[in-house]
Amino acid sequence: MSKTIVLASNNAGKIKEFNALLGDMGIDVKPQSEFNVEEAEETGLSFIENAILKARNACAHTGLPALADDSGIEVDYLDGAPGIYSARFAGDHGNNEANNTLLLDKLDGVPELKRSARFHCVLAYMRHKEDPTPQVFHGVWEGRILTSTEGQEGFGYDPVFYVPECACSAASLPKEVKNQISHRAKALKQLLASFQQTQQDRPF
Ligand SMILES: O=P(O)(O)OP(=O)(O)OP(=O)(O)OC[C@H]1O[C@@H](n2cnc3c(O)ncnc32)[C@H](O)[C@@H]1O
Ligand SMILES: [Mg+2]
Repeated sequence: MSKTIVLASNNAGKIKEFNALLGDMGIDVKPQSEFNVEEAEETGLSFIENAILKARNACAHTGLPALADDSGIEVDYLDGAPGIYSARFAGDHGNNEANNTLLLDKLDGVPELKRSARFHCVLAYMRHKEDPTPQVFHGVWEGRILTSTEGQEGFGYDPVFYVPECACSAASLPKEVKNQISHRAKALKQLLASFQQTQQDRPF
């Protein structure tokens, strides 16, 4: 019998990646839109707090275990901005084009060595709304901000994020490659290892 988990996200790009990453794991992951879950208010001051708020909200609305992803990009030249405000950097929530344009503008003329940046992905898994021990996993993907957009794949800040290990932008990578090396892939690998360990520790 496969386990059903609610995915506490409304971001289509993330949902696609989760489906690809969890496809053959025997876990049935359903987006919260299938349960008409209202979006949680992201009032936390850290990725961890926001991920827990989203997971708890989905558990409360569905009575099912939930997995949430709070993620974003940290740019050193901007003292860590946009960070937890990545989705609303340019004002409107989720306006990727405006966010990328603003980021490129803010780094206009900044030399390559000072353009270091990283994606963070924090996952929170909660068994139920009162779960006192949410499981939290954190993946990081290092790179730098390009001087113009490149590539058509992915979502969000992928077109402005240069991946040194592949010598191209994240949006130039085939999705199979991004899903091996991204911040989200790294956090999910930790989660799957932890699920497997729990299964071994508590087989019944
Ligand atoms: O809260 P949910 O419903 O999951 O959806 P969201 O888009 O609001 O998600 P976040 O609050 O976690 O904000 C994350 C922001 O960081 C960006 N981001 C996260 N992961 C990314 C990735 O793999 N590639 C590009 N941008 C990413 C994304 O586009 C958002 O603007
Ligand atoms: Mg959000």
